[in-house]
Amino acid sequence: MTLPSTIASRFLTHSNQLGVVAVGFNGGQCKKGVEAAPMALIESGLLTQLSEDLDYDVHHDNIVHYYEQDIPAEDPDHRGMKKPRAVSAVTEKLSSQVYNHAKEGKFVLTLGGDHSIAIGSVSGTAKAIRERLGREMAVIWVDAHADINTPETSDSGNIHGMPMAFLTRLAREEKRDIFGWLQDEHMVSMRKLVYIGLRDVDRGEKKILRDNGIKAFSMHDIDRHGIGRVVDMALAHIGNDTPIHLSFDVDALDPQWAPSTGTPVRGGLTLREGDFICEAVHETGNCIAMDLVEVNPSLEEKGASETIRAGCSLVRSALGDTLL
Ligand SMILES: NC(=[NH2+])NCCC[C@H](N)C(=O)O
Ligand SMILES: [Mn+2]
Ligand SMILES: [Mn+2]
Repeated sequence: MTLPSTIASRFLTHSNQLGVVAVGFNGGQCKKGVEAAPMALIESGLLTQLSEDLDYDVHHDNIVHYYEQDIPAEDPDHRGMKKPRAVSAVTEKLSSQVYNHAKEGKFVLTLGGDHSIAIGSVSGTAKAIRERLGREMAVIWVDAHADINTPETSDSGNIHGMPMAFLTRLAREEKRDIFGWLQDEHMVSMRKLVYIGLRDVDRGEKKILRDNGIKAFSMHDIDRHGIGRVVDMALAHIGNDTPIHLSFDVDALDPQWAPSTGTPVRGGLTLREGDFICEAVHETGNCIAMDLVEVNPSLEEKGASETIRAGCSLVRSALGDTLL
């Protein structure tokens, strides 16, 4: 007997099994400090809250991975990309760590690190979900930025502005040590990608979004329709029965709530709106993974504890914490 899809979807993960990967990587951009975020989040009690308050069985190796031994000494720019071999090596390792958790049916929480690490986390879950469920996964990317520059459209050369291009094959590179390890099984369909919170999208990225018909809800859409309807429309786009990887860049929040981040942009989400997105994605029963990235405790030091608290709140909301 096959279960009705609404019930079956509750079993996309083994409900309370949580794999956590902490990635102290900063090489996708130029500001130091973002590597300290996983430790700061964990020290503020995040994992204890998840196990004690939300009853998760937390599987964590108690290591913040810096992957020092994998980062090559020689790493000249390639196609304008900065530190391409370092980002490639780190995300390749991360991809298999995330895959190993996800293939066992655990929900996978990846704590970054800058947003380039999503090349590892998303590729890992995409592959596991294909193998385990025979399904294509959707990505909900909550961010001020689209992070879909190709090496050629990027002005900065920072790879944290490019992960979605490599994850959709808009950008590809044959060299094995520069993302050549990415296979078809790691890819995400552009039809299954939805953005929420955009407000600082580069010219080349706007063209990419338009030309490929990628679904995106900007802050303008949120002002017009309200966060409730925007999240409904985003979920309707990816469909009822689709596993979801939620990639949350803390800079989606307004700097008022999350000042300590490398590329802050005014006019963002309130913390309550951010939490709402996470709660609503959790309520689908289809969420199989979350990334929390770009918390940088060494920027705007007075705001660091607030940014860390906001990050913890987003994660708790995505993992089923409720107001009542
Ligand atoms: N993950 C982020 N905070 N990305 C910011 C990207 C900024 C800009 N679009 C770039 O390509 O460099
Ligand atoms: Mn961003
Ligand atoms: Mn981002």
